[in-house]
Amino acid sequence: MTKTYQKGLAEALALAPVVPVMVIEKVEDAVPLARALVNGGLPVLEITLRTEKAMDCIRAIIAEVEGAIVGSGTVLTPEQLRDCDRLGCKFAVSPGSTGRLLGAAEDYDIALLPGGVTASECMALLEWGYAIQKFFPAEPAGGTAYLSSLASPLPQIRFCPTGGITPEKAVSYLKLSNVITVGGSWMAPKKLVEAKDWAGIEKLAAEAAQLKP
Ligand SMILES: O=C[C@H](O)COP(=O)(O)O
Ligand SMILES: CC(=O)C(=O)O
Repeated sequence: MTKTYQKGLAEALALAPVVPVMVIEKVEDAVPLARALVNGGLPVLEITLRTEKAMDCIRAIIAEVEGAIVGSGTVLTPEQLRDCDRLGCKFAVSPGSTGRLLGAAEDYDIALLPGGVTASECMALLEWGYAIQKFFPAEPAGGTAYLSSLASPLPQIRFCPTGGITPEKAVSYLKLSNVITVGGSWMAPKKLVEAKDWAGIEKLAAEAAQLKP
């Protein structure tokens, strides 16, 4: 069977200007946090695998949060990709890309969003079949000036920049022809999560959902 690369990913990422990138420590926080983000207007969620309980958090959100389009983040290995596919994630994000990860992705249906920064990395990903790529770490790597320069020779690639993006900077990224959406964690700050201030997070999410180029 021929593989369809990044099935449904463009449509999902186009649903909102921002994808919240989350590092969730406690499973009990996963569902209320995700609900606050979805209710605020950010339905596409990236839960990173940087915590011990990340998989449990993803499972709970998929089961309980209506309207959430759940993806995993910080997917570094073929085994993690397999587990996210089995769990029912709609997509999996990697900060970069390796031959092992891309090779493994050939066997799974889950839409992979791999990271590319240099022209060579981005071209290599295109050769593999990935026209939508993560741009990480966006701000330290060169920000909007760098990303807009890639659009001239590589207009067929669309990016989800992530890393150091604020609401103000997000607007500048969204203006670029090669940006489909931006990733960020500012709408779910650690302090508000620790305080279980879901209303506060919903408000920040609602502001983020209104961002326009
Ligand atoms: O490593 C990426 C972060 O999880 C998302 O970036 P940020 O916290 O700079 O918004
Ligand atoms: C940076 C990012 O998006 C990731 O860890 O997957």
